[in-house]
Amino acid sequence: MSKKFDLIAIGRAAVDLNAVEYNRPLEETKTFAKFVGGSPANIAIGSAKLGQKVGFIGKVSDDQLGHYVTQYMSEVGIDTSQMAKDEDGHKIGLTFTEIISPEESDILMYRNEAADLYLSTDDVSKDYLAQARMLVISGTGLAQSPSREAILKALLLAKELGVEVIFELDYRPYTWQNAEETSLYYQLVAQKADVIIGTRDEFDVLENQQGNTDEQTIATLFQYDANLIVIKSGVQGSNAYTKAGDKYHFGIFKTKVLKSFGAGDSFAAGFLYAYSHQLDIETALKYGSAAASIVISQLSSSEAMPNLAQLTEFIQKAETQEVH
Ligand SMILES: Nc1ncnc2c1ncn2[C@@H]1O[C@H](COP(=O)(O)OP(=O)(O)OP(=O)(O)O)[C@@H](O)[C@H]1O
Ligand SMILES: O=C(O)C[C@@H](O)[C@H](O)C(=O)CO
Repeated sequence: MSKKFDLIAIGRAAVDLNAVEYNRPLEETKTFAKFVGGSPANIAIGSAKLGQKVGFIGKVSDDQLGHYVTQYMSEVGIDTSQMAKDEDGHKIGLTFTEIISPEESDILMYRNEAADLYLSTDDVSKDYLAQARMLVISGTGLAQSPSREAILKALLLAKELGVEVIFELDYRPYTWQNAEETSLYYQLVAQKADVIIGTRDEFDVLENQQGNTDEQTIATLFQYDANLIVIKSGVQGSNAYTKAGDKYHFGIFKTKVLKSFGAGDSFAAGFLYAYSHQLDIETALKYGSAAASIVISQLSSSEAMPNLAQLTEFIQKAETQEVH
């Protein structure tokens, strides 16, 4: 039976304020461009623009910025019926981005008491989740209660309903109290997830240990529910490992990089599109890499997400150029 949603993402929907005068420190930036942000929202937007049927569970501020975020996500085709409004005055998260050079970007996140961290178990509907093929969980939502419990409820409901759980590690240091706490909650989710996506550094955070190899990491995680683990490595590309013992690698599509952030969210959207359409894993890595390459060449993360025609045309052109 086909489901209403290919995926439901849960977690933060926020606002990016990206430096317009870039290639300089934030202190010297006078103008910022407003975009929807928040890793789960970016992944949802990227997935919707690729033609996926997308739902979202989140909480935004009850003000113009919360309305802007919800309206934009709805306009790109995301079901926002489960986007709650914070009624206690909590403000939406803000991310200021500093683009010092194409190689060096930094993000300054204002997340104290952010509305998305006040997502509660009351905002998570079993009937809504039952309509999805996949649930995409981003790690940052585990950083603080009641968002933490809301996400754990969604995780357990997804397992009960047979909804595939995608865990995008999305580690952001803000709001977490200490490394041990982070590792504890990341491990709880990773042990029940079907697919885990993260960078090597993020897997180190999950393990609360530096220096483990990918082989050590997957040997531990494949003891649990995961059947696919993707480890991203920036300009070295990405590796995917299956529980069956297969390993896949894909490099990058070279591009004129404007900023490095946004690569992970766009990679996830491209990868999950191919994965959910049963394309082979190497093609999924390729789709993720292509989406990332497109997004890091532009100022925003969300608005730069490609549609399917743009993504496939980009890949075709890149592969044609490589041939000649
Ligand atoms: N400079 C680059 N040029 C082309 N592709 C890139 C570049 N950097 C990253 N990518 C692509 O994006 C993917 C994800 O990037 P990365 O490994 O930096 O993840 P991330 O840290 O989650 O990203 P983000 O910076 O958005 O948090 C890489 O696996 C690669 O395919
Ligand atoms: O995830 C965030 O809250 C920040 C993002 O919106 C921002 O676009 C970014 O850093 C993506 O990697």
